[in-house]
Amino acid sequence: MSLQGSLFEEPDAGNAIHLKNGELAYYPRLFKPAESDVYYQTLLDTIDWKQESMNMYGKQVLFPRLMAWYGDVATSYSFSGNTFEPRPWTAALQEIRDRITHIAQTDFNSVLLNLYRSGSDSMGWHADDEPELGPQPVIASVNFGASRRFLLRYKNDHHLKHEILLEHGSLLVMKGTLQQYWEHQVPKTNRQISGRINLTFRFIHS
Ligand SMILES: O=C(O)CCC(=O)C(=O)O
Ligand SMILES: [Fe+2]
Repeated sequence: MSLQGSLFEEPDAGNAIHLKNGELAYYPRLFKPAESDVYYQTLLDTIDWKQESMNMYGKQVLFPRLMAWYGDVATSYSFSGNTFEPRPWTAALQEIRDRITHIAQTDFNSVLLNLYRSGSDSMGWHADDEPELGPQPVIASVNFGASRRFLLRYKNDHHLKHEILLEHGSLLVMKGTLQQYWEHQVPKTNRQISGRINLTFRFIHS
């Protein structure tokens, strides 16, 4: 074994996860812990976080988390009745994008950021299947801060499930027909945990 191999984790080693009609790859420590701590704090301080609301059965309901949308001009993005105009890339977002572009081997022109302030912030069941993402989108999801459970369920058979613990400094790549056949969520937890930032890099077709 080389010295390099014995002392350091192989940075690009991902775990492929093959589900029925869906593909994922998980890279638990793409970013080193110290580097991840810096990114967490930088994003917390420099991103223009907002609590958006959605229309649910005729009522405006606040999303249970803070959000932000960054990317190239002309990559506006609509979901849950909202249209987001992107803010321009920050230096940190460009650095992170460049690291994962190399791994995912595809280009990204925008990123949706979510800040889960505590265990009571969450994201409900959904698929990232908006038409502007195209038929088999590659979505690269980067995680900093507290670990959170990421649950998947098959759309046509909710007994078919999978779970991944998304850890500080990790990357999860979702691809193939995953968004067509599966939904995912980040459930609330009663554990006393600190904040978590998730970034989903996407390619918006305009
Ligand atoms: O926070 C996460 O891990 C999930 C984020 C997500 O599913 C999304 O932004 O569409
Ligand atoms: Fe999603």
